[in-house]
Amino acid sequence: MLELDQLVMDFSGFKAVNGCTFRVEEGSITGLIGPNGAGKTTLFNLIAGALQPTSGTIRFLGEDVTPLASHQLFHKGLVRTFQIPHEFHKLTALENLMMVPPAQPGESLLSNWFSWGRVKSTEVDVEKKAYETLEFLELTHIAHQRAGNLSGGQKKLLELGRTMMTSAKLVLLDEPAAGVNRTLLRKLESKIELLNKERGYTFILIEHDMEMIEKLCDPVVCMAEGKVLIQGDFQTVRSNPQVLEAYLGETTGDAA
Ligand SMILES: Nc1ncnc2c1ncn2[C@@H]1O[C@H](COP(=O)(O)OP(=O)(O)OP(=O)(O)O)[C@@H](O)[C@H]1O
Repeated sequence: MLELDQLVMDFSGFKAVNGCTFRVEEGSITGLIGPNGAGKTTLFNLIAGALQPTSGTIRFLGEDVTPLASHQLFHKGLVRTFQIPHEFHKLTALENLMMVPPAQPGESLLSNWFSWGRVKSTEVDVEKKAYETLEFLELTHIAHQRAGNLSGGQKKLLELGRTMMTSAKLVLLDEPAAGVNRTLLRKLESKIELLNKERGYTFILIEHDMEMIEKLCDPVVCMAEGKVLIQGDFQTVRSNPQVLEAYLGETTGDAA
């Protein structure tokens, strides 16, 4: 589904990503791990079109998408979850979901004027989809609560819900476990798994929580110093001496 070939991101002489090559198979949940500063977020920025690589290519569903920007990739089904924008905190959970769908007829004043009926029916469809999404995430009870008042875990679930409002095929999740309590973490994991198994979403997730990586991800790609150190199943990666060395090079050593 996604092929990265010799990707390099050079920040004024410092290569944060330094020749990354790997493939993501359709239907997989690929875990991206590595010590702090390994280049994971930069690589996500490259895949999502937020940064242009210095060199190398990115192919998505067979197409060279290297020069494309985030919004173009979004329309092709490559979606990155972001924190709920600050200005959306005053909107309810339901409204946050309803704001997502791209290219609604209602977006243009002119098309509004000429096709009022179509706009109305689209709004009804979007609301229905938003309610279904809340139900899937077991968040129906907070539909009318302001997003800013939700817990960390509920916000993460809602962010996942925002991707479900699009025609996402490949979803990039940046540290979904961060700041989420254990109970909601299990729920978040089970929803990611369901979206993958039953709805066919492919995921790449950056995560420092090794329990989540072990539970969800196959394969696991470990990066260090801008390069792919090794990829394979969790046990293979975890027991690789180079991986242990890379993590022990930082203070926490939390790979093991
Ligand atoms: N815009 C930038 N300009 C210069 N250096 C940058 C820039 N963005 C990132 N870097 C550097 O690139 C390296 C990789 O950073 P990146 O955020 O990709 O790592 P990471 O693996 O996501 O780390 P973490 O797990 O701590 O989030 C770091 O040394 C960082 O300081």
